[in-house]
Amino acid sequence: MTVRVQSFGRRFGEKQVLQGVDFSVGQGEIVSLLGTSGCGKSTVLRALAGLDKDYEGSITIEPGQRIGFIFQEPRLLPWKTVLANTTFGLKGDKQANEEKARRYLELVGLREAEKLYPRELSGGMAQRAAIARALVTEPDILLLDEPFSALDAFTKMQLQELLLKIWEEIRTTIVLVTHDIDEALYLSDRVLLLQGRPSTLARDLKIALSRPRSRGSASLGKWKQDLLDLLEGKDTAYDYSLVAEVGQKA
Ligand SMILES: Nc1ncnc2c1ncn2[C@@H]1O[C@H](COP(=O)(O)OP(=O)(O)OP(=O)(O)O)[C@@H](O)[C@H]1O
Repeated sequence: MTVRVQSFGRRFGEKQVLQGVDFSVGQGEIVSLLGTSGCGKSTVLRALAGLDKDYEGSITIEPGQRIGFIFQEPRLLPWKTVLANTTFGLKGDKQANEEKARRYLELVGLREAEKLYPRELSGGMAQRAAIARALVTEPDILLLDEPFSALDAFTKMQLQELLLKIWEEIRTTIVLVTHDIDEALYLSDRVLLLQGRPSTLARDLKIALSRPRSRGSASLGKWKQDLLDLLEGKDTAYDYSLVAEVGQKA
């Protein structure tokens, strides 16, 4: 296991936001943390990134794993070009860094835009640049906090495809925070649903579907209904074995 989270909890003042959360993420897996606003998804991600240490329980990350973080907004430096934003923070030889940055700009479809400044980019392009900036550090684990939620529906789908393309190529481990059920189901190997007050892990759902997936597949629709039922407080005791079987053929 690359990441192991045990008995994880987090309290802010009097408010216990998360409690008793246990999960693991395997090497190269895509795992989504799904839940309604305020359930604590970002809190878990921040702790995984090492940005927050004041949690209960334990987080174990395999030694030597490099972590990359992608936020909801691109957070580019406005006075630097796309290329300079991508190499920003890299140490060592400038030319070698730029060559490396260009490889990742190519991967995210921004090779032609390297001389542009953030104000000259569309929202989707800016987020692509943020993805390149994270990838250039060659992370083993990529943490994404609602990375596509500020984008229009079409751009969002394009970037979801891009994320899968990147994953196919570099097989990095991905933990994605989202409140979008369709996004979680379409992208993930597993969907972890956080729910309750305090939030606990209400589901660890394995999405046994090969890729490329069909966004409209019947299996995804059934899982979506199950997750919606759970979010609405109806536990339907779903027959997962049946869905997995149907899923393989979808
Ligand atoms: N630094 C903080 N101080 C106090 N309360 C906090 C802090 N960080 C988070 N919280 C609270 O913890 C809860 C969970 O926050 P978090 O941002 O993790 O939720 P989320 O599921 O990511 O929500 P969203 O989808 O809206 O981003 C919220 O009630 C929030 O107000």
